[in-house]
Amino acid sequence: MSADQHWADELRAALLDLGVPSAEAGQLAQDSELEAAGTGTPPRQLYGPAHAYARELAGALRVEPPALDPDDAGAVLLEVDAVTKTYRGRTVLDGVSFTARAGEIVAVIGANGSGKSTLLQICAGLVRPSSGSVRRTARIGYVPQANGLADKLTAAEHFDLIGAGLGQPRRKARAAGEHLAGRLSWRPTGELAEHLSGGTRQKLNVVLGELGDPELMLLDEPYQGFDQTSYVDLWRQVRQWRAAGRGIVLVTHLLYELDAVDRVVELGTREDR
Ligand SMILES: Nc1ncnc2c1ncn2[C@@H]1O[C@H](COP(=O)(O)OP(=O)(O)OP(=O)(O)O)[C@@H](O)[C@H]1O
Repeated sequence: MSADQHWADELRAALLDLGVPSAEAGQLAQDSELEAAGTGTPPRQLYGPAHAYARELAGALRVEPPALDPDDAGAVLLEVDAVTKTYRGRTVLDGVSFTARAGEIVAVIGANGSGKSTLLQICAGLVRPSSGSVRRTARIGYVPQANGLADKLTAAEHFDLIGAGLGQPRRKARAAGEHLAGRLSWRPTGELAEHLSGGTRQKLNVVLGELGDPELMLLDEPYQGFDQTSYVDLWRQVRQWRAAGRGIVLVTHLLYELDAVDRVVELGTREDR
């Protein structure tokens, strides 16, 4: 196989990883190879590494999903009703109610210490509310703000572990994990989690949250440590989840993101209250 053909194959594979449909990926790879041949310049020299060029193409191709029709509300995946949480006599959450439906992004905002993480843990069933109730779909993916990883395991071993918990064969869990990582422009290597950068650890957390094909994603400030490109990738991913009918509840500090969400839950309490 010639070097140019090899580059075109790499481009096609990278486009597939990024979620470009097969026929389109094949056509793009072929067109790029022909275009480069037309200029007499090897494609690697003309376009750069196939993986990087694939990201550029995929970004340019991406069609925004249509806005949600308010009359076409999806099924309720999460119903939080009058939830309170008290720690040692101190009220952290005071009667929080909201719903998250299929095809909807809900942002949870509030000052530091207002109880955003606590609320998300309650939504995930990890913390019990002091009063009130939570009803949720069984298929959830929870992405914690930090930690949640085993430092001495590689990304692939995390896929095995979470996959085993979901009843997935090892090969399937690894393939799914690698595919989902590719959507965040990350190619897992054999490094231990403790040696990954903060942003890459967060990507691993997001991938693990998505591994069981959840109906509802709960994300606690999922982009901490992300660079600009990773941040854009994640939001693209969130919009795709919504377009695919998933519900998303996302804790955020970044108010300019609120234009991109369907519902906002603002928590009022402050650390100094
Ligand atoms: N397990 C716990 N025991 C006692 N207090 C707790 C516990 N978990 C959280 N808190 C307290 O509850 C309050 C809310 O914490 P939480 O982490 O939910 O806030 P947050 O809005 O997510 O904060 P940040 O924006 O800083 O991430 C804080 O004052 C915190 O100290």
